Amino acid sequence: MQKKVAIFGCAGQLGVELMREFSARGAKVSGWERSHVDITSAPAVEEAVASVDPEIVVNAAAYNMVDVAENEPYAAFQANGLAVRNLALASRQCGAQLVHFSTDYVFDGTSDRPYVETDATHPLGAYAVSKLAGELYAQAYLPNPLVIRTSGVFGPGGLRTARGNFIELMLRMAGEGKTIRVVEDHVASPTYAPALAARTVDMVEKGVSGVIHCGGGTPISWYRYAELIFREAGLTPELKPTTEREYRTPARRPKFSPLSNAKMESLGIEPMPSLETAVRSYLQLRQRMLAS
Ligand SMILES: NC(=O)C1=CN([C@@H]2O[C@H](COP(=O)(O)OP(=O)(O)OC[C@H]3O[C@@H](n4cnc5c(N)ncnc54)[C@H](OP(=O)(O)O)[C@@H]3O)[C@@H](O)[C@H]2O)C=CC1
Ligand SMILES: Cc1cn([C@H]2C[C@H](O)[C@@H](COP(=O)(O)OP(=O)(O)O[C@H]3O[C@@H](C)C(=O)[C@@H](O)[C@H]3O)O2)c(=O)[nH]c1=O
Repeated sequence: MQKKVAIFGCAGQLGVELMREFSARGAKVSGWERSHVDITSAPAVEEAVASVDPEIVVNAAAYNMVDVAENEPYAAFQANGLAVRNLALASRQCGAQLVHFSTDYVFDGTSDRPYVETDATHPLGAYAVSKLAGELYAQAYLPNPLVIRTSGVFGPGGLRTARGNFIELMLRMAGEGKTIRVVEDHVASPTYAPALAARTVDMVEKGVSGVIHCGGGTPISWYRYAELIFREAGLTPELKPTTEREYRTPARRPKFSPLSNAKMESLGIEPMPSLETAVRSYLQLRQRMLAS
């Protein structure tokens, strides 16, 4: 790929993989982390985009604290909603395609099958509303944005981010020797960041636009997922199933939010790896990173 690509949020789990993947495919990549460009600043975004004049603008930045967002909905809306407007307007000025990431949490979880792109959205909390607003802003100002909805992202970059990911959370709790209680009545499709980044670049290369689902492809309850993580990590902490009634959180979350990747696959994009393969690969990379 010969294109110029501008990536915001380049230090996040997905951001680091997108930097690597676009570069590996020959793109001329510029990336900014939050300390360089805060996407809530319209002038900073405009200046950064103009300095590169890219064909592709990628937004990997987000406010991802689902529970904290219930106490600070404005902060979530600024970063996930209004900031996407900044990126869309800057993309429009230079005729770039905007690639933006959204979430399975735009759905309410009442479906009895994995969600497809045409299903009605119904977010259940401040984070989810802010992410849906971001989708709408991208679509409001641009003719052909690519909006990729994903779910439960985990990538080795999570070792170095403030938020981390579910695997790091589980490994840390296991290290503390506590009983770990995880909900068995919430089902999602955890997604491996390197695989998502590769599919994203595939879609950009094919000129795909619109809303596309790219989840991990394996619907699984968080409890079963925790079991899988510990099995693959060779750990045996005390892990007990619980339910949303017992495990109370400030934010409501969808009970069933796996994403169907059928549309993506129908476009000729390679299916996602199995969750087991992805977790194994994550743990191997993690080991190497910790050893280096
Ligand atoms: N993580 C997940 O489970 C899921 C993620 N997604 C979506 O996927 C995308 C990538 O997420 P992921 O890589 O996992 O997230 P991470 O939390 O790993 O990374 C997000 C990055 O965005 C940065 N950031 C936050 N606010 C701003 C801002 N105002 N300006 C610039 N940068 C900012 C963060 O910086 P800092 O660390 O300094 O705050 C961080 O580096 C996001 O759109 C997210 O909503 C969708 C579903 C699930
Ligand atoms: C830490 C923990 C979580 N859980 C539950 C809460 C939740 O339903 C599920 C996952 O926990 P997390 O803290 O990773 O959940 P959460 O922050 O809701 O993860 C979400 O992040 C945002 C950014 C998204 O967009 C979503 O796709 C989703 O992956 O497991 C337990 O039951 N026990 C626990 O000890």
